[in-house]
Amino acid sequence: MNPSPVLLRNYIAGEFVTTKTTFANISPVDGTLIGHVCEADADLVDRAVRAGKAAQQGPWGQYSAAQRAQLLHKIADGIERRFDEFVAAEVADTGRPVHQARTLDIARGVANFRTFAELINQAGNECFEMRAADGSDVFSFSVRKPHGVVAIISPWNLPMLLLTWKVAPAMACGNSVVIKPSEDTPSTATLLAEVMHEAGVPEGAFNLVHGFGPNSAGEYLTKHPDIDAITFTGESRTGATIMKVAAEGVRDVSFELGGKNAAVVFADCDFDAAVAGVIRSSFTNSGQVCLCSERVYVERPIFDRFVAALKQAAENLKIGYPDEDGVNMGSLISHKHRDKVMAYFDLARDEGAEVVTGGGIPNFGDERDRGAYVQPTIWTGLPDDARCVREEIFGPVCHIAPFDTEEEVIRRVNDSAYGLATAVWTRDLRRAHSITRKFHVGMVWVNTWFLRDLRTPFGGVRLSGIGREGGRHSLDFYSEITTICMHP
Ligand SMILES: NC(=O)c1ccc[n+]([C@@H]2O[C@H](COP(=O)([O-])OP(=O)(O)OC[C@H]3O[C@@H](n4cnc5c(N)ncnc54)[C@H](O)[C@@H]3O)[C@@H](O)[C@H]2O)c1
Ligand SMILES: O=C/C=C/C=C(\O)C(=O)O
Repeated sequence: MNPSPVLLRNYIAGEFVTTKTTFANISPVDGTLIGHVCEADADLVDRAVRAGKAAQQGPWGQYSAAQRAQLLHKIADGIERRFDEFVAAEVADTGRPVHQARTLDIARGVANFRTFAELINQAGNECFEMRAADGSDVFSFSVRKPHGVVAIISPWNLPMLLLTWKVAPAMACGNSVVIKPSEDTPSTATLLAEVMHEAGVPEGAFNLVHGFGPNSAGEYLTKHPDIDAITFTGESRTGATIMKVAAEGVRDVSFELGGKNAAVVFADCDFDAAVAGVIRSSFTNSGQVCLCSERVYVERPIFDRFVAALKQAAENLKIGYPDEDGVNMGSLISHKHRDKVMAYFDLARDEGAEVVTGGGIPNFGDERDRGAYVQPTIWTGLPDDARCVREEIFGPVCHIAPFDTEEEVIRRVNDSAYGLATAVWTRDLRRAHSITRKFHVGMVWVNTWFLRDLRTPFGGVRLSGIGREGGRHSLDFYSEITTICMHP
């Protein structure tokens, strides 16, 4: 049972703003009311964007890169000071294990701010020298400037991680931001606004509006003519909708979208490590990670043994309350999302899948039966053109199939409308070098998964996204660059 319901407010021009229209925030663990959220209407979104624009002409627009770096570290300090509150808020909204919220979600929130504080402080700009036709030595150099006001729209699956992955570099580059978190996970974004306020972020530099997508705050924000760039993380079809809106005014976009990622397990792999790795890559966060492996291909000589081991490991996963000792998996984000996942469980049977394990809803015999839990599920026996092998499900489920040759598995992995991430399990270094570049994806892990160096480019191809963020790639997206040519 959650403590007394809280009211989550918007944050605009340095002030917390309530609204008459609110929506409920419901716990996915037991269906109880967590609180109410103030929904921003078009006028309030307009106020937020105007506050961001005004901030560019105010003190925030005068901050040096070093001052912005210092402020980002102060924000990271503020999150660390309230770390347990952020963990509790993320867990309340999502039902995830406390351990995950501590070691992944909130920890990455701090790391994102610290990473981009360092990067903006160290980032140099290009400078070239040439001899002009008149014999003069000419210098051409570039300078970075902010776009202005950046709209940041984030999803519910890793709320704090993904929101701060965008807020940190956007502010590091001097932009004002207007953030619109998912309606399913409003709590840590609101806490972040409190930390921004406590850190003394100049008014209008950071603004928060709560609401939904279509005909609500998300759409009002992306359609606003004073939004200079849009960074969005979410479903591919939402990205396509936002892209059409961004075309008005030719605004820059950075999209991190859906995936139908593959894990490829060769017979020469470290078997136990590969089993543990595929359990992680298929069931972390109840499979609600864009990088999760919903397709698993195993070299035929070890296929039967691997299926048996993966089945056993999946059935050993502890599903339960977020704060239970040793819990590995929590609930899905909502009943609505669980209905979507369960519809795929039914579809898989219709498409002829063999259910190796799972495929249903766990029966706890307590209030968790009012939550949004599903069983970790493994299928086999489906053809590559089955919808369950081609469409993103975004739940704790994978389909496992045998393969015989490298050429075959590369072709099958690439036979997808998506292209986000692949995980490869092999001890053969030659093979690792030769095949990894042949996958048409943004990210390949070898003998690991979701291990992140925040300086590297991150993003997807095809329906999985547009652009790369991470390291200087984020600085490039969140900056406008002017090249200046100096003739003596
Ligand atoms: N590639 C990545 O890095 C990455 C990371 C996380 C999640 N995702 C993807 O996100 C999806 C799950 O997240 P979700 O269900 O929140 O996605 P979603 O697209 O339903 O919503 C994402 C955000 O967009 C907003 N939104 C929805 N419609 C909008 C519109 N028309 N205009 C403006 N805003 C709108 C929502 O309110 C929410 O804040 C999955 O497909 C997953 O693969 C991708
Ligand atoms: O659900 C998708 C996870 C995306 C992760 C990142 O964007 C990251 O690790 O920076």
